[in-house]
Amino acid sequence: MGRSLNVVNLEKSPEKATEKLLGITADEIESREEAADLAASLRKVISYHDHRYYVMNDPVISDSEYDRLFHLLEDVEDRWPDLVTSTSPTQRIGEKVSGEFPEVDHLTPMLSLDNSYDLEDLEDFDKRVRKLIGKKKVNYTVEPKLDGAGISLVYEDDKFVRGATRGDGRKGEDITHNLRVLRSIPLKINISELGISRVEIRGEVLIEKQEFKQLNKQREGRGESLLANPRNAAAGSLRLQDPEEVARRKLSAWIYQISYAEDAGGREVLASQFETQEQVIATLHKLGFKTPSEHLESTESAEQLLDICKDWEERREEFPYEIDGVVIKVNDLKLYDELGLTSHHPRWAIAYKFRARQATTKLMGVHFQVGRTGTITPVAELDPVEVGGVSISSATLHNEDYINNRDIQLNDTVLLERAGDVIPYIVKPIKEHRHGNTQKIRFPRECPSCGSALVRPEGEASWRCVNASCPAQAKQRIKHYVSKQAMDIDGLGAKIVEQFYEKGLLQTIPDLYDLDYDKIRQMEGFGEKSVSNLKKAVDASRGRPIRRLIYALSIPMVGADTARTLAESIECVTDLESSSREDLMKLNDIGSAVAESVQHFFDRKENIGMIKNLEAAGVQVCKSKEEREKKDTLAGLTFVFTGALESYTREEAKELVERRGGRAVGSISSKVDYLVQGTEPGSKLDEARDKGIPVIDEEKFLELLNE
Ligand SMILES: NC(=O)c1ccc[n+]([C@@H]2O[C@H](COP(=O)([O-])OP(=O)(O)OC[C@H]3O[C@@H](n4cnc5c(N)ncnc54)[C@H](O)[C@@H]3O)[C@@H](O)[C@H]2O)c1
Ligand SMILES: [Zn+2]
Repeated sequence: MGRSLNVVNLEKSPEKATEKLLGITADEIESREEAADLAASLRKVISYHDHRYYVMNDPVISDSEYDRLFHLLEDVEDRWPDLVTSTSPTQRIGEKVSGEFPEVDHLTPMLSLDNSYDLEDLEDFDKRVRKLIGKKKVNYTVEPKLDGAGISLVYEDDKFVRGATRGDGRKGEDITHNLRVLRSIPLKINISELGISRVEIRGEVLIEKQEFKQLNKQREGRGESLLANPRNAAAGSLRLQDPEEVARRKLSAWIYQISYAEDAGGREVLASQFETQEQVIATLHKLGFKTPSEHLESTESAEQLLDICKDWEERREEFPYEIDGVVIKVNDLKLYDELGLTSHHPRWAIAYKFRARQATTKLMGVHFQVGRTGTITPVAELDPVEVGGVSISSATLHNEDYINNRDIQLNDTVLLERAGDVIPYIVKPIKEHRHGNTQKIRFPRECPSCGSALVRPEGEASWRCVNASCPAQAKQRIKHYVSKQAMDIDGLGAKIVEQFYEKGLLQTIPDLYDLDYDKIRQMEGFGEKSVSNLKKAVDASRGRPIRRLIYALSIPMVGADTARTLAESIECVTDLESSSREDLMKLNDIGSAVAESVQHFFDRKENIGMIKNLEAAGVQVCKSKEEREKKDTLAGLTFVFTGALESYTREEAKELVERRGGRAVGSISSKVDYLVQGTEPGSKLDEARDKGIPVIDEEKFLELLNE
């Protein structure tokens, strides 16, 4: 391979060694000697990263980079099998028991999964399986790969007696006390009915996305540090020493495997009680566990396997929890023994991993953005890097504490994450990469737009510009007011708002209803058509439901959900002027901070003046008759969406459905009442038609919703 690894001192700088190793491929190796050298280096470096990841909970490379190193070692060991050592990471589980909890032996080894980022490898997997068992066709199940922390549960005589982490695969940590507080883990299951008196069950503890958002919102409100991502938060929470705190973390357990079962006489009965993985999942579901049953599919065709994997990767955001891939398992349990295990993973399963959502890159600079309520947000300027197929050049740094707590500095190499609909953010700096050229980030004390002194209210994480006529804030408020989720004025993008603002056409929100269209007509880029469309869009916004108006007003701490709650409690927006703090706090999910913020907003003359001006311009500030009457319009109905709608993202549409008493699910089953055809019709359309499920378009959906 023409370059020696010896120059890199592994002990001194595992990061440098990592960088170097990441640039190597197995076919560059020319001799056995080189291979031995490379394998030894890889083992050391992988052990180092295992320690950072499993023990310190503080990885310094992204998962896909780790997997590249791991696969390189596998490749080398494949070509030179005599180089394999029993302590090689390919021969064991990298996680170790920490000593903070008592150790317990698993009833059967709890291993990892073979994995690949390459769909073609699935075809090889299928070929391998068929060859090993000498069959033409094999049936496989396809399950979501839940991105949480693995757990093992033991039930004896129907009672939950022990819960453990995976540990090193043989021994785990006894975390029974922490698992007992999870509502999704039944303390009693009726399994003796199946002739089973002792059973070991496997699954994953995670925090669902919605819960995770809520949890961080609460933590932010209490001034606590934010949890970086659901996976780390779940793994960390399981290891807390205080079960009450564990209970507050909103963890849930999802179960996907029975690994061992015996009858009253101590005889192993798993394979005689269950034929297939599908049956296992169905039984677990019936026993009261949360299972991925809603997303379980099965197929014999390798081609279809690939299709499902591709489809799920595209629809990754629809799952209520984070998934980092798809797990493919042989469906017939009788084949498990025949296929067997390596010391690292079973041969009857493989994980297809989705494209990475993390990457490392360089922090080139930081600028400070003024939000619509005056909040100052530091924004990282990055050396552009591709994450999950999108090039990212900026990311949020949240606030000053976020930067200081993580000690993020200019010129740092940083770990970046972009997960679905979340704004890309910096997870942390990789301090091991610092070479004395980094610089502390200086947080401004004056507003970058208007220059007035910033304040940081007690108990808040952010600095604010409190100048009521700060131009940056005014522009942001207008942009928010016209946005889709708010008053939805089409044709007024961020750039145009800026342009109108600079030209003096649009300084405040009520100006929207008094635009000088003659002037606009003469501006570059505007024609008769666009002006008339703009007029129409402005007109249409006058009749929006008041919850959207409340949201559109940019009241600090009032998001779309809170706006809806507020709207439900009043007739006219101006009623909020006289709502007392106590009144407000009686409402769902409204705490003292939000109540105070609402009061503060309605105490200010200029805000009341603005609402009066809007009313005078014909904007509906009181509920219409229809708005008053509509409630659970979708009660009992279940929807599937294919792609986003014109006016809502898929997330928003689902939320709407749930608020109207309906349900939105990710895949088609007999329970589904309507398929809503969005922007990506895809294969679901045919599936729905096959099953006789009505397909409706957006207009019809909105009608049902009674928007
Ligand atoms: N960034 C780093 O430095 C670093 C270091 C070590 C490990 N890692 C990451 O961790 C991975 C290794 O961890 P791992 O051994 O847990 O492997 P893994 O996370 O790739 O997959 C195995 C695990 O998936 C879980 N799982 C989820 N859904 C499942 C389902 N439906 N059926 C069966 N199992 C399911 C199980 O807990 C199983 O043990 C690496 O591939 C890498 O991505 C990263
Ligand atoms: Zn300002």
